[in-house]
Amino acid sequence: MAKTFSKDDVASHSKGDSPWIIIDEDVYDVSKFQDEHPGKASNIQKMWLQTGMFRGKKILQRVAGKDASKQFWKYHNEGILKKYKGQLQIGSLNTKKAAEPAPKPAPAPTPAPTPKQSDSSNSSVPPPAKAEPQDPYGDLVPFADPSWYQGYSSPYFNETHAALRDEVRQWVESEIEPYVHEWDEGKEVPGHIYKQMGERGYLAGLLGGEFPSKHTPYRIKSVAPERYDLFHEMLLTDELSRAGSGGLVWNLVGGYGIGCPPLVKFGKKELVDRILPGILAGDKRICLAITEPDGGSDVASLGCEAKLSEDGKHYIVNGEKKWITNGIWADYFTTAVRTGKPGMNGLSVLLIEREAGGVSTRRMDCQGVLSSGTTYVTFEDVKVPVENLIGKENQGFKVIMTNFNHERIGIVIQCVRFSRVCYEEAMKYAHKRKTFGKRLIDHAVIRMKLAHMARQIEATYNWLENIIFQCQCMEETEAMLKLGGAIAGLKAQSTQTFEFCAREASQIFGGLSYSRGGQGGKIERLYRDVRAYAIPGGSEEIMLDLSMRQSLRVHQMFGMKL
Ligand code: HEM
Repeated sequence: MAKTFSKDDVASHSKGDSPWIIIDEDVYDVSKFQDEHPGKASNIQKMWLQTGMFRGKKILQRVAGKDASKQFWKYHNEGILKKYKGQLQIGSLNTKKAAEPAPKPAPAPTPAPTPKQSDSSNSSVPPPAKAEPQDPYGDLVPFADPSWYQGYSSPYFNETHAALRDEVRQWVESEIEPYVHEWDEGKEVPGHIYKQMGERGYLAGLLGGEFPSKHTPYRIKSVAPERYDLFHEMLLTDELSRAGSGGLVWNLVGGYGIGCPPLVKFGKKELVDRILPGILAGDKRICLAITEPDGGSDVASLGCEAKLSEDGKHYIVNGEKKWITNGIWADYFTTAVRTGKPGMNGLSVLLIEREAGGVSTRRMDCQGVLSSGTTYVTFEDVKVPVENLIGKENQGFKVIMTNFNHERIGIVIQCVRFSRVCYEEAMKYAHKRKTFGKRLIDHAVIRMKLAHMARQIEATYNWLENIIFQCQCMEETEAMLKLGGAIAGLKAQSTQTFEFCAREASQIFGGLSYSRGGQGGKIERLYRDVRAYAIPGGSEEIMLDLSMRQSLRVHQMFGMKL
């Protein structure tokens, strides 16, 4: 049983080497911690410490023996307690009420429609008005989570989605979020986190189709493979993004989420059987290598060359790739190469294995997504077996294009959640920070900012849900054609929403979001990540133009009347 203390017990630790403090009726022994307070200080904090204006130890000693909840919440957010609780909490006050019992399990809801990808009839879909709501979940700050988290009905989500949401959230809140700042600064995420992505079945669940049970023994705890759908996949990325770091998400799913699907969909069986199990287990890493130093969104102009050897057994690859996510850690590179004439009909996709030799990688210094390992890759006379051709020779453009919808939807999911993180952090801060005698939330100008954030978040998210539902109801090629325009438009919508929310949250946080780490740390980091979403995967300009061109082309086939 956890230890309990009276207020007098705590008061007897008001001085000297063993200060105790109370935060929210829990008792913390900060004796050992006081010398290192404020924890691992950021560079700015270190400078501050050197000036002597911030005395972390003295601050703690001033509140030793007392209830310091008010002061604590003024300067920290929840992440700090999550990180240090295990290490510093020694018990609770004897007056603290026992925690509320865990909410009862959700009543069996009406199963949400989960049409198979091949089933385009969806005649069994019940009208949305009849869908049962799930039990409310999370902090219930309006618009800080999707509405189905907050007691509203949805036709898309059932109890398996609710269970997965909780499974991922608990993992992220306990093992990821408290450390994300350190990882971002260190430009790396510890290998055991990626390994857990494999063991928890999350890598397998992020392929954009059926759960690949055949190639992995790992299963997602809260949802059986046969019930797994695209909304589960969406949830995985969404909940990972709550950590508020593009670098983290790209480290864990950036290279894999775009590099692996072409292998699975278009790779030869022997190749897939040989390498997919290691990738899904989190032992081997794969990335997508398309962009080149002078060729981004203009895929048809790529120049990295692959020449067939005289005996016809290998391609010899020479060329360079730039801004390749996860490249420095990758064992496999799903690479766009030129095997034929100029233009889109001379492109192929090869699976290049690092151990073939001739592959060198160097980390690039970028503005944001710091822990994602953005890389410059050079291929020099790399010998690639012809068996590693993904799709058909000179038909790589189709492989690349098929991949784009999945990639862009992933970007959208992240942008919407990052926007929510900006909004949620700003909303919480606005309730505690006072200026001119009022809390920020009591100023109309601040409410206006939050309202503009919320309306854009909800509009974007609801479009996203609809697109995911459409993807579930269509074959992949049909989706590529019919939804390509809408997905391009949605990508631009989501990155602009993200940019807007990062900016407005930063205005609300003021100086705290200008320095790294601390209370405004998530906003500062996300602000730096914005361009990593607005530019790759198709820049906003290209996306908006494509949304019109593609949609018009498709609707012409539908018989559009102008
Ligand atoms: C369990 C107790 C505490 C822990 C684990 C803790 C931890 C930390 C950490 C890690 C930081 C670095 C900044 C950040 O990442 O947010 C920090 C900053 C700070 N802490 Fe604490 N702290 C505790 C209690 C307190 C208390 C009781 C006070 C005030 C009476 C206080 C005042 C501050 C101040 C003023 C800063 C600098 C805030 C800033 O950079 O804007 N801390 N603390």
